[in-house]
Amino acid sequence: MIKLEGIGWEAPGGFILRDIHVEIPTGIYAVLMGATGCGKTTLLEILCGLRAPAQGRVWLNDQDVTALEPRHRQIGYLPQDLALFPEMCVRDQIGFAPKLQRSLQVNTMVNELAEELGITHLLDRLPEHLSGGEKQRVALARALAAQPRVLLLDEPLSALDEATHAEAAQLLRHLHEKHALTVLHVTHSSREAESLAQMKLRLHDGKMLLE
Ligand SMILES: Nc1ncnc2c1ncn2[C@@H]1O[C@H](COP(=O)(O)OP(=O)(O)OP(=O)(O)O)[C@@H](O)[C@H]1O
Repeated sequence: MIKLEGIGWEAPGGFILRDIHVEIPTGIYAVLMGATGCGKTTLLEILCGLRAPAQGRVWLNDQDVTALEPRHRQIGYLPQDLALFPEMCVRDQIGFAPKLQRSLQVNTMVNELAEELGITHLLDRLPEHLSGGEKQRVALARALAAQPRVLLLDEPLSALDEATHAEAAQLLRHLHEKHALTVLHVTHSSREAESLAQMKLRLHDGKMLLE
């Protein structure tokens, strides 16, 4: 479950989010839409703890995580730019979180996720020369390796051509089910929302609306 309770936030330039309330039940794939600059990324960053709200509480699976550091929130986050580590091969990117968590099965986990996402052949490559779709799969595998309960996706399919887009949407559906994730996916595409959303949300004028 993802719950935002009375979230407020103000940017130095005057942009304001006021009294945002939303609850996404456990296991639901929610899609968030809204005009450019309306605060979608800001909300994702508040959820994962990269920004602190000025007011309100953040709840994940019945736990108030407002004061918890990002690494303790069990959230997988795919930022718009994917934020892959430039100097690290794909194998180490995926193994990064399991190593931090001192998992005894880092190699098994990396190999299983790489197979699931179809990137086994990329494990020894650096991210620099990967295609957009390949980078996206690596970032997804890295996020899933932390065994998150919640997955936050910021325009994850926007750089893909039509055929790859359909395939990647299918992969997201599969991962959502297989890993029993609660997902919040930001997009500008209403077609994408139609094909993936079990719950549709819209941020408009600093308010969250259920569609
Ligand atoms: N650190 C900051 N300082 C000043 N303004 C900021 C800061 N961070 C975000 N903003 C402003 O807050 C507003 C919301 O930004 P945000 O990135 O959340 O929008 P968005 O809905 O994700 O946009 P897009 O769809 O274009 O990705 C924007 O007007 C942005 O310029």
